[in-house]
Amino acid sequence: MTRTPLIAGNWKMNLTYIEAQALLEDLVENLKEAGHKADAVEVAVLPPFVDIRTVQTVLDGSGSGIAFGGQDISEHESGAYTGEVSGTMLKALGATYAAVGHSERRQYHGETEQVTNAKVKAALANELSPILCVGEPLEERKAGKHVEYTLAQVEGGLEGLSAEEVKKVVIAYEPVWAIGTGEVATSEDAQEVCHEIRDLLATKFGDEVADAVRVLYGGSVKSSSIVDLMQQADVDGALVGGASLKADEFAKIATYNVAA
Ligand SMILES: O=C(CO)COP(=O)(O)O
Repeated sequence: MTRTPLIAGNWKMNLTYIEAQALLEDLVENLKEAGHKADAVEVAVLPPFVDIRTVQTVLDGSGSGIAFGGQDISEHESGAYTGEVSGTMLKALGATYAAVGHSERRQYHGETEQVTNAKVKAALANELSPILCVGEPLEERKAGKHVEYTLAQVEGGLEGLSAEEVKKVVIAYEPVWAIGTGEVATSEDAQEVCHEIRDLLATKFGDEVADAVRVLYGGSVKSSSIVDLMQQADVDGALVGGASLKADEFAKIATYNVAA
């Protein structure tokens, strides 16, 4: 089984819909110029909710093959949940993905393992692929507990899912100490944990599932670090924050496989 690499840009709380349109038009152009082949490397963007309609309009008929998704999703289907956005709403816009359990959601919005698990299920119920984000804070890494900590988050996030459902999940390993700090984990650090994640998937859900699931690395990814990361056997792509806000840099990252 060969997994199609995924390079996803998490815009976080950046870009008005007007800025989003300009960035995306530039990105489509930059990817074309850089020789991006959508069937070789999948590209996706995760805009703020209010930008998604604009993103859909720009991408529709662009022939770019760029997918998009939410940075979050409500665990609920509909009703009196002020401020929330449902899977049905995302799906209706043509979204493919929903990020779930990003460390910023866990840290600043108190999202527990249970909530994360419910959101994974809400995404799947709406035929969206959850991008389940996991990864340890600095203290856990210093204590040598990074694998244990991260695998517990993977287990918690996938609790109660069938093997068929797990195949649709993307897992993003994002060590908290490497997010927005300029501190990229070494490719070996990324490989170590991504490999352990795949091993866990094999043990719990079987080899076929472990072979199918894409495991991404995230944390200060740049065009200068992507090639090494992608050479690792268990790293199937990247979840890119800051560098996804620059069309030329993000296009370079997404075309890491195209000879210069
Ligand atoms: O959190 C991230 C992506 O979800 C990573 O962000 P940076 O690439 O800015 O470190």
